[in-house]
Amino acid sequence: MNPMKYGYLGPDGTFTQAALLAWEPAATAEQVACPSVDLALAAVRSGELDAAMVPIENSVEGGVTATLDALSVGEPLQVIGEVLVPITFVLVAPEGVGIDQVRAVGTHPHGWAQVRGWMAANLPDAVYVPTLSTAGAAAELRSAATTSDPPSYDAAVCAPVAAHGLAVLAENIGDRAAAVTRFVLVSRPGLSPAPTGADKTTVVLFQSSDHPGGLLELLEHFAARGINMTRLESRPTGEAMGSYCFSIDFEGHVRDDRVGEALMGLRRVTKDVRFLGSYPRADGKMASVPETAANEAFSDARDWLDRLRG
Ligand SMILES: O=C(O)C(=O)C[C@]1(C(=O)O)C=C[C@@H](O)C=C1
Repeated sequence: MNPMKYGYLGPDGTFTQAALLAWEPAATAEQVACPSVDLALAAVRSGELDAAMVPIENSVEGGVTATLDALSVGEPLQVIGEVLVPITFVLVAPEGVGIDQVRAVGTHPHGWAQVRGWMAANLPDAVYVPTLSTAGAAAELRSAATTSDPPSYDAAVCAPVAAHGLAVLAENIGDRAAAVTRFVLVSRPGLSPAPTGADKTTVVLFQSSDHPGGLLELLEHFAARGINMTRLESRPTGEAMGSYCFSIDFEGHVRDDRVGEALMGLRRVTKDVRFLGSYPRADGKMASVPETAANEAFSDARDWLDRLRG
């Protein structure tokens, strides 16, 4: 049997690869480096890959918009798991380049956002050059001596594992020591992993009209069923100025009664609910469910209604 094919934002040494390496079922899979999140997700949609690990949220910089937007439109995809990776950064340069010679620094935009304070304090005049990944920025520096097209920066910000073959000019340069990025494993739609009691569900809500209290009306469906949200972001749909959708993660599984009831309510009052999956939480934290929103409370109420209806 052919091994499963799992994609990740490459090259070797990215934080996304670290996330895939931490995902146990991927140990026996073929792991394929992809040049961007968009291309990784396109390869899942076309069937070239079985699944892809992609960054979705960072504790310092917030949502990874490339991922949120690619999941919100196009052929549906499903999140089947999540991984949390602690983030630490080093500043690297080819041997012989001192920190006082650094004029420009290359890294991924989410990497740069997490070292901005350190850069302002230590290299205030350095120009920032965006790259497709942190490890890609370091790889370009490694090949700089042997290529006719060297990068336009002389140092890179990357994970310590991506520093090989380069000199480390500074360690632990992240502005927040406890920075964490959350990654999700995405596949084509299928069955959700079984409920564990410590699950999350991800949806994208498209409003049917823009009116006062519109967002509040959507959120009431979570509040009324005792559902705790863990992330809420509005993203432009791209259709017109002011047209937004809401990308939401909340505690619970589509098989939990309170979640099913909330999804049915949202389905009635929105233009579209894009269900992006229910999956076990990486931190194993059990959902906080008020007694009145437990499965038993819903089945009691259903039995009562059945009796009333005879
Ligand atoms: O460039 C990488 O190493 C990535 O895996 C991407 C990414 C991101 O998109 O947020 C992942 C984690 C870090 O927070 C910075 C960059």
